[in-house]
Amino acid sequence: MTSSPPRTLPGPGPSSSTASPLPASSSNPPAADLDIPTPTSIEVLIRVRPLLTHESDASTRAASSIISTLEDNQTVAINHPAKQLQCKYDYSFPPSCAQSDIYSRVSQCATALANGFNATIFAYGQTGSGKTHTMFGPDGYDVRRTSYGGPNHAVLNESAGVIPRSIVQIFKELNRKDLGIVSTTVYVSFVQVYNEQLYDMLRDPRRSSSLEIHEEPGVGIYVSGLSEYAVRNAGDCLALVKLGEENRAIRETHMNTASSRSHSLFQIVVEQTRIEDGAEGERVLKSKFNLVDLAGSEKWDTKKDRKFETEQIEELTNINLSLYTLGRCIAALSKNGKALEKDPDAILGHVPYRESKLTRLLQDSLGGNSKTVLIATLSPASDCLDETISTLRFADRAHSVMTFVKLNEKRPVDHALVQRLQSEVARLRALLKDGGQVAEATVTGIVSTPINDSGPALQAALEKIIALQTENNKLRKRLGMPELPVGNSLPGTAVSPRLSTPQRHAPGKFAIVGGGNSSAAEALRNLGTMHSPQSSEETKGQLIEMRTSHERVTAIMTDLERVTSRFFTFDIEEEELKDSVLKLMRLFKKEKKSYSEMFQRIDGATAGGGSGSKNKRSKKSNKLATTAPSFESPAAANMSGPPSTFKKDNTSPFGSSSPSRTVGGGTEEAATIDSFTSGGLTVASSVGVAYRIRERGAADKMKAAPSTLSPQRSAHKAMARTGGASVDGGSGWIQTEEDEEAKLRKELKAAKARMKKQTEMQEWLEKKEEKALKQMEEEEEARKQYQKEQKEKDKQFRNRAKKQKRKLEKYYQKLRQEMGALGVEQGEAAILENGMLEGDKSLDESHDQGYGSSSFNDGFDDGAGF
Ligand SMILES: Nc1ncnc2c1ncn2[C@@H]1O[C@H](COP(=O)(O)OP(=O)(O)OP(=O)(O)O)[C@@H](O)[C@H]1O
Repeated sequence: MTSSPPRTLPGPGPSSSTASPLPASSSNPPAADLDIPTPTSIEVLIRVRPLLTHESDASTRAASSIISTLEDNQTVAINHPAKQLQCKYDYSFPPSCAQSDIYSRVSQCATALANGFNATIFAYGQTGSGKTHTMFGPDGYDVRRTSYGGPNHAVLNESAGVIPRSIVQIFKELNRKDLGIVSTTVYVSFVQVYNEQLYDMLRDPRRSSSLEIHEEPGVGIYVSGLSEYAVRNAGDCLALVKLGEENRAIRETHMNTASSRSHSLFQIVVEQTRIEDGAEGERVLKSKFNLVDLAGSEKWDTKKDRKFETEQIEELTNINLSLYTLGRCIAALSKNGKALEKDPDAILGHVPYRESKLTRLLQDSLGGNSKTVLIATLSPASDCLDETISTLRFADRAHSVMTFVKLNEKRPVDHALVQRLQSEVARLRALLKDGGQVAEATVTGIVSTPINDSGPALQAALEKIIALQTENNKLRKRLGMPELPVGNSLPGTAVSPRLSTPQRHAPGKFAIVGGGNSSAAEALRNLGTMHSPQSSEETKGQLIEMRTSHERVTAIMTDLERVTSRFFTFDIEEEELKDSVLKLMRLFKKEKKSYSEMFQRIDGATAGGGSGSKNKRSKKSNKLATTAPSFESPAAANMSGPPSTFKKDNTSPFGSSSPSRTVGGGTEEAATIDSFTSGGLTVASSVGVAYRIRERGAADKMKAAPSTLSPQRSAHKAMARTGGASVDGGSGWIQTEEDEEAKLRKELKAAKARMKKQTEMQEWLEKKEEKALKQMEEEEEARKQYQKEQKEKDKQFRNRAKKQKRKLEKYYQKLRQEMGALGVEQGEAAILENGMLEGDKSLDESHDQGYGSSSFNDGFDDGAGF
């Protein structure tokens, strides 16, 4: 009998090894086809850690090891009296594997980051199963000791986990000379989700001020108020990892002496400019790498764990709830992935990202633009069976989740162009605001327009010109130079302070106030030099047209702002936001087109009369003017803002002077990025690295404004609120005993309500888990029943076959006797008999294979019970 191959858990997506769009580590990504997102499934790796002493210790848990990995390096086998199971993943690592083995399977992410792709690695598993060990290193390991001999010639510490190894590799990649990197900036941030609140791990060790998650078009998900450190080398980066680790919420639990009570996200953002051989112009790449160490799932046995502190219960509930939401998101995404596989136009189901901070934070990594790897960690202990199965199920689902990876290439920011555009927009706004009057005031001296309509401003300007000409003549006379005609200097016209007929003059004879090279000014100059006798009417018409168009654009912008803020206040869902934005962008495009046509018309109107050089200039200007405005958020603009000076605080843990080198180009000594740009606030941190604060757009700043009231104003406000009672030290708060008591009562009430909610939540989760376990047991029962039936059938079949065989043997014997009687040779009879029996045997074997003997194979059905 042959055993059938191990069965993969249901629904694996296409193998990521074949679908991966990521470049090979040694070459640049091809520029073509990278704009198109490539669907790829989350890569799933399983790591089984060794059985720990306290697990096997007879006086404590007396657990035995029930998990092994098979030789194919993919299959994980559970061998427990109550459960026998085999499941297959992208890779499975046995307890004996080294940290370097794990890293070799995920190192492609660091390469991808350096090449402009987003990547995510996250560790998921039961508490104490080895997530932190895998991501950072073993207990007590100091990540700063990751590499010896300088980052370029690094000898890696064998204990180093995925994060420190990635850091060293990223800086190595960014120092490669063949990539054409001319400048690089690397930012890192470290955030933790503790009790459904986000905290900065690098600046807020006491978790005193929670942060908010936001999403902006073109930027994606970000945490506002989070500090982002501009690191120069791997050393800086590792020092920050160490600092963050020290600030993480940790507690001793019965499963782990140093259990992480928060989910942590270490993010590395790389912004780089490349000039590649043979390529035209610069390429600006901006990519991010999320390294996530989740808090571990843990069961709360209400009967046994009575001694839990309130704080601990709150932690546990929040961890379990967020992991539960993560599971739901993965399930929904997995379902969507399967639907997409069947039909690329399938309508996708809702993914509840917004139901927890964790899933919202990981939204990009789970279903967006990111190459994502999941490392599921397992304890081999027999008493962790349920959690192990639950982790395997999660991992299985994750494998069918599709992400869409694409190169994050941005057009380089041309600061000169941006400035020109900005001044042009400002000018245009001013012109549109004042309409026709501004045109008249602005285009002073253009005497070709009918003066009847031009108003007092033009009249005054002409008077001034004549006065100046007279003054000029006086001076010429004194210098003995011939005088110039005053007033009638223009052909065929006697210019008087009161012109009453349209005149034609050479363009450019009079200055445009506030000139410059903006297209608006150009357009207005053109308006002023039109030849038609009706030009004034046309000018007015065009100005009105411009103003209306401007108003329409403003309205579109306002609507965009409104719809975005509604989304952020949870008034509308993502779908509605997308629809509205698309609609508004369509309107904007239309407006932009009519704007551009308008400019062309103005340009065309002057084409016959203006000088050649002037027309050329106009065209160029118009091109600038019709460039669509960038909708980059203020935060994004901040990211790519003009260079600011970096101040280094010399209190680096690595001594006062870090070796310096410009990445991608400079000297050989060490991988240090010493030229970086930071658009935001630049402050020296405790580890000697500068940081900026991620900020939201202007709307948020406005919201924050009241809190920046001066103490006097706050006090004044408080006085007003209390009808003139005394105010504590000008801080704006009145300290009375009643207030204090009321406050405490309120807090107590809130705490009670929270506690009640958590207990309910916990009970609900437990019930859910019980249900899932029951369902699993039923499935298992059904599977056993099925196997029993199959065995029974098998037995019956064999009995029938045996009977048949016996009958046949009798028949052959009889046949042989008859043949002997007929004189047929013995040999021929044997051949005939063997042939017939051979056919019989193969029938037997095919039957054996059909009912396979592996008792694990049908361990899971379609996983619907989870
Ligand atoms: N592969 C491994 N080899 C040896 N020891 C390991 C391994 N993985 C984990 N351990 C040990 O197991 C214990 C728990 O590991 P770790 O703290 O990484 O678990 P965790 O999954 O992060 O737990 P929690 O979710 O509670 O934070 C630690 O003492 C760690 O050193």
